[in-house]
Amino acid sequence: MTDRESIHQLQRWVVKVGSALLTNDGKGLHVKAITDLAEQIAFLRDKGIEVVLVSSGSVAAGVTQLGMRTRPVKVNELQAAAAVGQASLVRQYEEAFQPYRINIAQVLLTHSDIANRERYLNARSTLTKLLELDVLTVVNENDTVATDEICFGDNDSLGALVANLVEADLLVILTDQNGLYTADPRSNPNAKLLTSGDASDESLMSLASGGSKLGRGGMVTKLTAAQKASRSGASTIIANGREPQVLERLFGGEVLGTLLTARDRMASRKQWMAGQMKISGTLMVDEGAARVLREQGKSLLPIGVTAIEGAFKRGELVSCVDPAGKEVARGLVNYHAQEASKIIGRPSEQITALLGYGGADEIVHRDNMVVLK
Ligand SMILES: Nc1ncnc2c1ncn2[C@@H]1O[C@H](COP(=O)(O)OP(=O)(O)O)[C@@H](O)[C@H]1O
Ligand SMILES: N[C@@H](CCC(=O)OP(=O)(O)O)C(=O)O
Repeated sequence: MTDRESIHQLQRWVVKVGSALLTNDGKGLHVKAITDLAEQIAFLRDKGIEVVLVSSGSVAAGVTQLGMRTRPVKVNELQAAAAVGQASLVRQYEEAFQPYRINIAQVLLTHSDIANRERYLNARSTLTKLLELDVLTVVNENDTVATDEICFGDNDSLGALVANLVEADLLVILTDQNGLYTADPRSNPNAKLLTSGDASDESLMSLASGGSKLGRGGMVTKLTAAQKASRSGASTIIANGREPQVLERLFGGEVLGTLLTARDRMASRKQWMAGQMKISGTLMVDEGAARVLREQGKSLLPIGVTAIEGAFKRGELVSCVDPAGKEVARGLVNYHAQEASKIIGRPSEQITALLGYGGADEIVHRDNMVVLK
């Protein structure tokens, strides 16, 4: 369960900013909104939080630059506006992050990229590498090739997909409202803000309706995004990006916006792990280890591992296989393959002496492991 006080413990955040926030009422990009966002993201990174930014705004920026009076309706005009606007959007981010010496990267994705296994793995590997390199990635829909999404104006689900891809702990959706209300506050002044809910609660959908003219997903797509994000264990916060220092204050545990909790974070994460396509290596385990994993749900200690295969890195997904060749479990490994080869078959007390530095007692901790039946 995620509560407000434990938000600061969530290590990897995907922050999604919508068009409604990034534009000056349709008159181009809202530069101040972008510089404020940069300052807050720099703050989070200083606190050790890893951030991936999903930013809309290309159409809204392009519409103004091309002198169009309203958001076009024709798909190719929207695409042209997006192509023009994306360049200035990224330029603005580059300028805004420059004072903090934060390198930024642009990644343009479509939903079908993620549906294709090879592209999914490529996208995941690139995004993970960029995180390792301490680069701030700015993701948007690849509007030149995607058509459904641009018509619908829904970057919320892209935010959820990215949260799934990078296995984020938290998805923060910043918009122009304080969060999810009991009804659309634009048309219903008596609507009340909900501060928390369950990400998979279907009944919330009846409160939501479509959005503004510039960004058009509205609350429906935000709630669907929260549901999707919860599948890989990420909770979602929908909050007002115009609220000063909103990200810093959320980090500090302040009750702002609507927190939609992934019901059982651990269970969702494990389910997600079981369905992952990329296994980076194999740990051969002995009978005894296979038994305690299967029957007692214990962590895997190096002493129970007889051999390893693959050049896996720390944090990657490995498969644990019993002497009969049957897969027992999958989990995130605590050691690089080279390190693992030195400690397998040995008691955990010897790890420091064997490696020359200390590390976890477990080679795969049970919290990061799913046992396969
Ligand atoms: N129950 C609700 N609570 C809050 N906002 C709602 C609700 N139902 C619909 N909305 C609308 O959703 C809009 C935000 O969605 P959208 O315009 O797509 O923003 P963004 O561009 O940030 O994704 C709000 O401005 C509001 O009019
Ligand atoms: N990808 C396009 C459209 C996405 C969009 O409008 O999404 P959103 O405002 O987040 O609901 C853009 O950047 O303008």
